[in-house]
Amino acid sequence: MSESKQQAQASQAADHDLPADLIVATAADGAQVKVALHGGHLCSWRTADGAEHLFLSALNTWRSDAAIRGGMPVIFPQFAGEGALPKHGFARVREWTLLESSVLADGAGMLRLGLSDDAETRKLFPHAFALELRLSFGGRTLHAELSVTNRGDQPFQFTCALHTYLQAQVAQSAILGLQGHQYRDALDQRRIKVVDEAELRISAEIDRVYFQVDQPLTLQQPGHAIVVAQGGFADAVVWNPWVGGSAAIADLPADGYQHFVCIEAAAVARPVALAAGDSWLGFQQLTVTGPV
Ligand SMILES: O=P(O)(O)OC[C@H]1O[C@H](O)[C@H](O)[C@@H](O)[C@@H]1O
Repeated sequence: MSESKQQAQASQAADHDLPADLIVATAADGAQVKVALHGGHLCSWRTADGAEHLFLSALNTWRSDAAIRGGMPVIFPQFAGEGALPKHGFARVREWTLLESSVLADGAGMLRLGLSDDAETRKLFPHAFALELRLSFGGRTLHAELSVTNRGDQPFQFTCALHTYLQAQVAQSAILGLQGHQYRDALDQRRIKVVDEAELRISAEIDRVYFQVDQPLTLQQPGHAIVVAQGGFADAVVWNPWVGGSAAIADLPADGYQHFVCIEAAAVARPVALAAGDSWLGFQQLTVTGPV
């Protein structure tokens, strides 16, 4: 184990560890998000009662060439190693622009962030595109919407995800709602399997793409649950690196795997094809239920 891993006092980044330049937006009821322009990355989501629901690693380097570990990485235009681009594409390491920060008529907070192609992105992905991430939040709900517009004159294809790290006591958590779904198991030669259990409990490394997830999933935890709904994105990815993966990932504390599960809204199995001038939109919505 590296020295920095041994020295990490806690898996979860404390507020005072966060960079000073994060954008903080607050809803009328006190619900709050913190966002980095690096990656257009949601780093923190607190419901109106002050409870944090996203995991953010205490070992983030916050370097401009590194993706932020935790929160909600935006994956575009390639999920994982599904093509020739760097793993998970480039949106998570580019500098996004803040387009709008406001409080809506119903008191919800709202942020819009954008990313467009430039000379660097065109070297990897030779297309004109505009991404917009729209976050709205209030009470116990966060709605994250990703739109992709083809601004060129040729069609292009992409895979993408909102790679959400949900804070969880993994040993005492279960994911409900996957029964009957087919999935592709990245840890077993990408074999296609079918879920037959009503509850998924995580007790080992897991890396699966579940296909055609059109009903909400529920991450059940002691005392509360998070309902994860999605639209536009056809697939949902469940990932937890467990002991071996946490040890191998430099910016994740050794016990990191005990504190989060990624439930990702993703378009992976079938790349999205966008004609010139067209737009695609997908969302993930998180709602906390039960006492926190
Ligand atoms: O370590 P990263 O590049 O952020 O990727 C983290 C993980 O993302 C997704 O969940 C993939 O399905 C995993 O295969 C991958 O390991």
